[in-house]
Amino acid sequence: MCTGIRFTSTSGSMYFGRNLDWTQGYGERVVVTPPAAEVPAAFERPSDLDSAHAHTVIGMGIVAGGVPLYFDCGNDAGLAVAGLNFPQSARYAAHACSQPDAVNVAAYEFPFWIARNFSSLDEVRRALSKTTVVAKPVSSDLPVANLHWIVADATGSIVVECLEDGLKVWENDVDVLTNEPDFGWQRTNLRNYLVLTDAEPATATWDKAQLAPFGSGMGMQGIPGDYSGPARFVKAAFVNSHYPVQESEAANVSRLFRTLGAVAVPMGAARMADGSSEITLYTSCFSAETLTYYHATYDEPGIRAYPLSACDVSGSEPFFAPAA
Ligand SMILES: C[C@H](CCC(=O)NCCS(=O)(=O)O)[C@H]1CC[C@H]2[C@@H]3[C@H](O)C[C@@H]4C[C@H](O)CC[C@]4(C)[C@H]3C[C@H](O)[C@]12C
Repeated sequence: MCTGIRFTSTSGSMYFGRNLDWTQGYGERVVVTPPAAEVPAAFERPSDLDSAHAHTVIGMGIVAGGVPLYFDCGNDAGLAVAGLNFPQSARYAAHACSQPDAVNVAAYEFPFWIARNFSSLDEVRRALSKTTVVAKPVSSDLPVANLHWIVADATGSIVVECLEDGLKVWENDVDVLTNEPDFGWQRTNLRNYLVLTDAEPATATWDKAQLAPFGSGMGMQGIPGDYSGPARFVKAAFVNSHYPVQESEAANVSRLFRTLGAVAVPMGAARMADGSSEITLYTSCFSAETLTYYHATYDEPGIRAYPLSACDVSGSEPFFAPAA
């Protein structure tokens, strides 16, 4: 399980974050990739930006053979992206597309490709119309991960899914992504919950009986509380869309962590077929206002800040960011 969300502050700055729910980590850390970094691409892409125009990228990931493998990341233009498990439905192309204007991207490099090359969601939408996501592994040790992605900026978010009938870009008006099934199903399913309300219900009259509410929060009765993809989608969409818009950086970071906390997975509740427990290994938040990546883990829930402004990005290799 994983959940990603996005929202904006009173001044319109974007905050973007995700829970990474899994049984074990991969040694991930906060990785910064400077614009001049020479990162080997999976395919020749004449349209990739040169270092004079590339963005600085910060996010959670590992580095394999000089390639930053981001689980989620943001860039210095305020664009962010996260990959979430989509194991039953993801269908990447088996081979690169050979048409002259095709842009081939390996699944493992998708978040980095987005964050390095684009400044806005509009640019991403345009580029995706000729993009093929290819099932090419980064190495023999790391198999292809079947994912879908949420991409966001100050104007909104989209979901990118590689389905049986090709690459699909969904406009995401609830700014949430979880796991299976596909985004279209999840968005339609929200209509099952349209009677939910954040208001305290009025006392009901049933013939001679007066039924008073036990207290606030009862308007959410019926919202699913399990940890499946559909349940987390509904809960995260409700909380994200009802949370009052906040002004300060601190209040927006709290909003991000509190909202994702509402769908965080504790140990023992969600076991895999092999008996291992899926837990929320980390929660991250990218602030496009201050270009800071925030991060908290299951065992160390205190939030650490990694401001891009504290990093020397003049180098030519990805590096691990120092905490503030
Ligand atoms: C397991 C992670 C997704 C977590 C998630 O969505 N859980 C939901 C579980 S469930 O469906 O609801 O059961 C994904 C997100 C990003 C993935 C990683 C990134 O894609 C980067 C590389 C890519 C390589 O191909 C594989 C290793 C890897 C390091 C990936 C391992 C793993 O698949 C990650 C960490």
